[in-house]
Amino acid sequence: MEWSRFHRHKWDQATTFAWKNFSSAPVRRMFSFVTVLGRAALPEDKLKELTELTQEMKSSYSAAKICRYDPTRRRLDNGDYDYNADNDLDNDIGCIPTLSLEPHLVQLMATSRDPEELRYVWRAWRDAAGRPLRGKYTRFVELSNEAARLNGFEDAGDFWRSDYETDDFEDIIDGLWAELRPLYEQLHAYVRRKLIEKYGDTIVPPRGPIPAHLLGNMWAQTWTHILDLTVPYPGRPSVDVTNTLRRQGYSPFDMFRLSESFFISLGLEPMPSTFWQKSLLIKPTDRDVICHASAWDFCNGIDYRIKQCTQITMEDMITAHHEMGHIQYDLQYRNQPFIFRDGANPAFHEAVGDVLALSAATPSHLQEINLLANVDESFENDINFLFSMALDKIAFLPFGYLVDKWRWEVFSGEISESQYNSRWWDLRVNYQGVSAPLLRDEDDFDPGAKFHIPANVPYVRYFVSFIVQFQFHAELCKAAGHSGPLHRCNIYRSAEAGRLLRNVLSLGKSRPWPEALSVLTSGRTNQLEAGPILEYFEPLMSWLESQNKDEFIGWQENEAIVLGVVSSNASVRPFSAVIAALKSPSRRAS
Ligand SMILES: C[C@H](N[C@H](C(=O)O)[C@@H]1CCCN1C(=O)[C@@H](N)CC(=O)O)C(=O)N1CCC[C@H]1C(=O)O
Ligand SMILES: [Zn+2]
Repeated sequence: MEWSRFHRHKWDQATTFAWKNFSSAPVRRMFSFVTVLGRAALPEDKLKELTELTQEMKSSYSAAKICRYDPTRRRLDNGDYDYNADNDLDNDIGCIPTLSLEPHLVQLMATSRDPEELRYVWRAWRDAAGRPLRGKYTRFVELSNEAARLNGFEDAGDFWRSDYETDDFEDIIDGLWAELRPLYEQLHAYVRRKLIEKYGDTIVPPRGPIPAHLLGNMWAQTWTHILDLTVPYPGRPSVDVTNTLRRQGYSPFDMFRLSESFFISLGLEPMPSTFWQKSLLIKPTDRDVICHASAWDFCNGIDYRIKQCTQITMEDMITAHHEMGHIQYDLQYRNQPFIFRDGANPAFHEAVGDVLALSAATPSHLQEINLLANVDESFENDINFLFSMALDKIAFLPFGYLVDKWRWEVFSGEISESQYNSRWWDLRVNYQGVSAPLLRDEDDFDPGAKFHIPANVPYVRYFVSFIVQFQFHAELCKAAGHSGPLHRCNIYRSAEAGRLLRNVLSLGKSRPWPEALSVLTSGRTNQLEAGPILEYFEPLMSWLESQNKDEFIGWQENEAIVLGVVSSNASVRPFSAVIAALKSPSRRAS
């Protein structure tokens, strides 16, 4: 008997979703994951195109290099750097792009205090890394959305958010950001004041967004490298132990051993021997590699590796902890069924290493491992330490939030190709209070100058991690028997903290993450909460509010100071800040 389409459809329905009626919850959970094929759901030719596009974007980003800053180069009549001189690179002798992001541009953005040089590096990197991706990104979005829809999702953003297994995820993170924004604004106002003292108010607007190139980082995502310009009580032992690491002759290998020793002190797993044999911890000189630090699980219970072009800096020591946290999580759930060998949600995976670093970075721990001398727990030292932690953990929050806010809007079609760059800067000004130091237009593609966009790695996981890691820290500190302020807690050598952490991490993705949170908090909560991070920074918040009492808190978009040459073909969006700047007397003739 020829089955009617109707009967065939009903059979397909019944068999395709039969697993939804299985009695075993874990088996139902397994099927719910294994039936999501991801981009493999695409037809062969489109899957090939998408894979090639991703590879092209990652290689382009990782090979991008720029020329050295040349202060003697032709200047404009008002003395400003003539960016258009870059355009005749080919016949501009001596300009061979030799500087790569790691380590050169990371170092320059962290250490240069010349606004001109910073602005040159900031722009040249975006010309080299972001612009070339613009044309590929739209096709990439189309194919990503097609794959998502074949898996039953609205678009790629909907697919990514499904990792959090809740349908009000955007409301949850909006709520968390609303709770944390006041602290961010206090930090922003204080840092802006300090940058005005350093660079003057013709470069840094007292009531406007902070120009992005002055914050010590290529994306202004963390501000730890301008601690020297902003530290509340100067002249005290610096919690940035970079110089001590170098003086004591630390190698990259030593830094990873130091991180491993912290995990072992909690009773967690040492790195397998293959890790030390097969990881790449130093930038090779014979070939281009993707230097952006990463951790890899080769899914055989033996082979786990980190790739990091490690520099001897405190930042890279913290990153080493971050990457090793991924490996530790991989090791903790390696006995789970394959489909459950993942983080309870992506933010948990990002939080593991950072939780240990919260203890490892404390002055008392740094003193215990001889990286810091004569630490006294005075009020001023406390504030200096909390301030340096805020330059990392609080400064990061709006950036961690806006990268996927932009991407979700691109995937959903709210942002069309003609708005890629202006919407990016709208979000950067509105959420981060950071502005482009010079004119941007729709030939630029500034989001593409951040690794995770060409690498197609979701980003909101870091925003959530920076919050949930303080929930972890608070609970592990309780387990370790810590008393006193949360920011002074160090769980080093606590078997109790290690046991609790192991109980959470060994679950992998076998249970919904609220259940993992419930294990962590002994049933006190199963939700993401801003309480612990606000508790940790409470002493700093009060101090900042007293310091900022005469300060303008927040920023007005039209106060932005944007230098720029309105290039002939620029389809510059009527960015009110830009118009204000173009009218301002200091602007030079284009
Ligand atoms: C330096 C860190 N590199 C990522 C990470 O470790 O998360 C790398 C690249 C993208 C994914 N990834 C992995 O290693 C994954 N394979 C890990 C896993 O999923 O197991 C990174 O990008 N960070 C850290 C703080 C904020 C952010 C940034 O630097 O902007
Ligand atoms: Zn990570």
